[in-house]
Amino acid sequence: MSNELLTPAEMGEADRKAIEAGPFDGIKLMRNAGACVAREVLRRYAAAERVHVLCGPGNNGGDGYVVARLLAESGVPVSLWSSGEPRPGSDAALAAGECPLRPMPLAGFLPTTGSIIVDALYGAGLSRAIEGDTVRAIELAITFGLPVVAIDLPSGISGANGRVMGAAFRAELTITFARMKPGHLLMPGREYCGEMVLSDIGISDAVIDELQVCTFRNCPQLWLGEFPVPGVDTHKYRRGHVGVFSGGPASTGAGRLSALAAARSGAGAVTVLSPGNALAVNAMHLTSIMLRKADDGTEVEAFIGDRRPSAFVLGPGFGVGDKVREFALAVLAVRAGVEGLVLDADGITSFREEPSALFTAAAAPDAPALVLTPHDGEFARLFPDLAADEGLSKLERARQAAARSHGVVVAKGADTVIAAPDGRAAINANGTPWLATAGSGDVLAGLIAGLLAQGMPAFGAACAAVWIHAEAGARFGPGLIAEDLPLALAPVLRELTYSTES
Ligand SMILES: NC(=O)C1=CN([C@@H]2O[C@H](COP(=O)(O)OP(=O)(O)OC[C@H]3O[C@@H](n4cnc5c(N)ncnc54)[C@H](O)[C@@H]3O)[C@@H](O)[C@H]2O)[C@@H](O)CC1
Ligand SMILES: Nc1ncnc2c1ncn2[C@@H]1O[C@H](COP(=O)(O)OP(=O)(O)O)[C@@H](O)[C@H]1O
Ligand SMILES: [K+]
Repeated sequence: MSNELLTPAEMGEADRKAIEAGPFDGIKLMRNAGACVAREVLRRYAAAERVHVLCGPGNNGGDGYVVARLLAESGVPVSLWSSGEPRPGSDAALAAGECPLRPMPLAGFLPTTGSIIVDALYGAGLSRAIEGDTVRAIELAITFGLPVVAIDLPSGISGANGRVMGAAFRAELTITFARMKPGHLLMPGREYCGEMVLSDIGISDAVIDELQVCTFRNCPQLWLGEFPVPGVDTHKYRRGHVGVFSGGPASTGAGRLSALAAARSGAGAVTVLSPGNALAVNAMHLTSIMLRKADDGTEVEAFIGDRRPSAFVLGPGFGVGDKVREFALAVLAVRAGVEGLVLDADGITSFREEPSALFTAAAAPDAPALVLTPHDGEFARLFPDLAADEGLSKLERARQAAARSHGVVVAKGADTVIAAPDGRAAINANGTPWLATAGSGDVLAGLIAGLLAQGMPAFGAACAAVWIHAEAGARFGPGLIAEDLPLALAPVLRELTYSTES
């Protein structure tokens, strides 16, 4: 796999292990890294009148000295600026020694229009907020409107959590090595990185495997092996049956959006479970999706006994209150046949006073899998202490929430994080702001339930649904409303299904 995400500490460990294992020692890895960057600069910025290479005191600066040398050897006018001498004997000092250009102090940095900047000040080793000459250089890049190519990370962005430490370059292009870091995908880091290029510098997959990383970039590679594809001899009852709880007569649309998405995902049957007083309005809007009255726990249990549903969605448009808790706990108490419960929106908010009741039910042996899909506001209602802890990244928050709740947590937003109770986590990055429209989360909840109903394990189902939902939204683009999404899922599902056959 190449979709593992390495923290800066893990990346340092990978560098060390790779150097130990050979064939490349530190300076050779650095030359490889610099060569990748120089190649991209030559290919993309052939018209640049001058390249300003800004080098820091660590190995990120070392990469910069390699780039400066290679560009100069290719005949590109290069100006070299340094914020501090490399430590004597370090790989960066060797790289600086091999570079024929003498660096000027960063304090005197003055770019010219028509030039570009290669940012080799700080990468994985950023340890505190940047200040002084680096901040000035960032301001000058903005004033002159110069394209910035960042090596590994834009200086000022934390590789661990994507935060801006003091200030940061806004790169047009960021070239990183071996594996991406969480800070490349978590906001606002992702925005500061611009286009991302992942380069192979000779660190083998075996070295990465040794680290036993459990954080991933969310992409089909992560879950395609579990993706449900119907066999030729299947029938609708084998393709899973999703129950979606509807809200009252004035708020039935959200549940129907979930139901439609569950059906599009390939579930063989979908039933909307409606309060008696909303049956008529639901009936007016449903065709292939079934409808059944469910006003209390007994009716829910009767539905489970009669129709053997394999997954549920509870929350969209449902209203906050006791009934959510009753229904959620009834579903989580089933011991066979129900694969999972997706708790969204009001379903999450209803447990704000007593989250432990939910978490205990989810922890019981053989309980259906719980998938929670909070946006930031809902997350803070269920996990107020984690939300308030500014020391935690979104990744760490979601991971701790999953461990505490015994459920898969889908912490939504531009950088949706999916975390499992066993510690695995994935960060999603193929979304689009066009998804920020009412009802789009209801579609996501239905899609997760549809995949769960077809037997996909909960973490994979949640990751797959988030990616497919984002992909469908991004392809649709401007004009998207939630009603468009269930149908927009179809081409994405089609491509994924065909790709499992090749
Ligand atoms: N041999 C290797 O280990 C390789 C390292 N690589 C490069 O090495 C980088 C990591 O190198 P390092 O661990 O040396 O880290 P960096 O070069 O990112 O930064 C560390 C240096 O910057 C200083 N520093 C950190 N934050 C600062 C701040 N806010 N203000 C002022 N100074 C600050 C530190 O004291 C240290 O001197 C990667 O990002 C990558 O570019 C690549 O060349 C691949 C091979
Ligand atoms: N800026 C964004 N970029 C990508 N995806 C986004 C963005 N804003 C929202 N989304 C996605 O849109 C969906 C919105 O869900 P939610 O907030 O629950 O809305 P609703 O309750 O109206 O359905 C989530 O899947 C979320 O990740
Ligand atoms: K950098």
